Amino acid sequence: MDLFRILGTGAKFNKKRFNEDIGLFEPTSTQETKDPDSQTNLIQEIDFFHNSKRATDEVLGTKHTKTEEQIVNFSEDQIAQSNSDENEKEHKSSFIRSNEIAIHEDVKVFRKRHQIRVYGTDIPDPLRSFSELETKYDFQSYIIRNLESMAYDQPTPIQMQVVPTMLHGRDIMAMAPTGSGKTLAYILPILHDLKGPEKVGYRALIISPTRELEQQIYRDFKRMSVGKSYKICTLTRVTAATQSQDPRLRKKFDILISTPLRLVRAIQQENIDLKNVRHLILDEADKLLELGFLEQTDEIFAACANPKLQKSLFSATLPSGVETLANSFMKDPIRVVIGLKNAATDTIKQKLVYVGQEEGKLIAIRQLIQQGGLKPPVLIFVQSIERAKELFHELIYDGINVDVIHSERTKAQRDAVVLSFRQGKIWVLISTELMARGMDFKGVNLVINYDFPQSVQSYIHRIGRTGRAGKSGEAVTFYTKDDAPYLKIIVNVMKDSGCEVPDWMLKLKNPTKESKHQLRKKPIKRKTIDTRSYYDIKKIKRKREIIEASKRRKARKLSTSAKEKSTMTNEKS
Ligand SMILES: Nc1ncnc2c1ncn2[C@@H]1O[C@H](COP(=O)(O)OP(=O)(O)OP(=O)(O)O)[C@@H](O)[C@H]1O
Repeated sequence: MDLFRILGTGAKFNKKRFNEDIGLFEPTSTQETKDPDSQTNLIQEIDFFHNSKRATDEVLGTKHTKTEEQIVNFSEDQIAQSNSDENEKEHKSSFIRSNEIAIHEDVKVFRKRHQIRVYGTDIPDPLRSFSELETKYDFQSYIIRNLESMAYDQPTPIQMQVVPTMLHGRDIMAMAPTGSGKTLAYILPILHDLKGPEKVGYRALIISPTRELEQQIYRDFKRMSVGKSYKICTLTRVTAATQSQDPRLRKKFDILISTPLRLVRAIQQENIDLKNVRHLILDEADKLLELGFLEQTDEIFAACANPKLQKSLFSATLPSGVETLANSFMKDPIRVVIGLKNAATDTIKQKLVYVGQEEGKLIAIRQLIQQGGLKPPVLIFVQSIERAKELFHELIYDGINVDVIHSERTKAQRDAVVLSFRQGKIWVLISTELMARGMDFKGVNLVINYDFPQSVQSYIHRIGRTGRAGKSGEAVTFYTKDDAPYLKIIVNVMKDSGCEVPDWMLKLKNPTKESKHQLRKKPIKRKTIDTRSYYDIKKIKRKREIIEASKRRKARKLSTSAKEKSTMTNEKS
């Protein structure tokens, strides 16, 4: 599959026209239909899945998501009351009809109560409780035991709709807020479908944009598969060498979790066989379908050659361009949206703090410390590795129990930092975008956007490290004069998730598409994070320059004398 070609097609998508329609559609689609004609037209027009007839039926309630067991529970006695065959037939079908309608209404009410919106054809009914996994889907007892041991009483809304959809073998695009249990939503149907270990090679493949998230997903799979000896691995744990040495070894694994780059390398070196993969999951799908990753994702798709491949996309954010792209390589997908699209979780108290100039940020953090507002664990996001290091050096001198994580640290260091933060040994963790997506740290109280995020998606994912699994949390975003033109991006998210926003902020202008694009490509240039005086910094800089110049002089001298020596030797000979 050539995702670049598809992306090119996506670029022609008439967003201007569609955006307006999508805007109209999104907020009203959870409501019951008032004007069937206009809604039919609208649905046909936006037709994400090119099947407007059936999608329309679904929303209008004229077609039912039926399964056999739903429609047969009428009483035979009631039907037998009819004397003639004709009457009986008529009676039976009208009873089935009314029963179907009642069930369908019930499903609609249930979805509405849990803010589940679905789009597509023949959508399976949602799961109402974990006990249905046993009674309706015949799940093996080890999975039920593991759910109990994790103390998961009820499925979350995304799990309610995704689990049955995947169990029915359907491709899926799932959007649900950060911390709402998307990982378990795909782990459950995969484990059930695989039935048990088999020595035929990988049958499920999960792609994650970062190594840290890959390790976390691995851990979640391990937890849910206790009692079954599945071979689950990440490419870090199973080296490419092990894979290539013995073809029999390749066959022993069932589930693979990997980052794109590592996997593509293994595919290119023919160390890995993905022909048996039945389940392909893109976790943080919008990231994996961005330009930086797209080429690799494309190559992975090409390597998963099983005709029965089921594709599933998960994220808290899926911009419409990405949806269009995804839609072109999925087969009759079902789209599930929980709550508002591209919104933040309502359990997070969001705040914007004006700090004037760059220097104001450190002052604000120190004030927070003094006022006892820095309740650990705290995550602080900055826009670059350089700035992560700088802030770390500042905060460590304040005597804070702080550490830093970014891609320049070694794998061992990164693993150690993540573990220490999980265990509460580190109170404040400074990070680049590396920790922004997917990481599930229990009980993060506060997220600080030290540097303004470069996109709305980045904002939603960063702050989503707090307020997870129904817990409350706080997110503070610092902004300077330079960030002000982009403020409305965040104001919109705050408003949509029910946070208080002052009137003047609501009246701000939205940044243009072009300026948002620029910001996404390149962060705002910022002054070094440093509290030393201008004079001190200049002195240090001068000293550094003198040392560098002296080094250069020495190097020059050495090379000249070496040259002279060699000329002399040549002359002698
Ligand atoms: N049914 C459930 N009941 C209670 N807790 C749950 C349930 N399902 C998942 N969780 C917990 O919710 C937390 C968040 O889950 P998860 O990491 O899957 O969120 P997510 O939706 O993938 O978030 P993100 O978008 O940030 O990746 C985890 O700690 C997980 O253990």
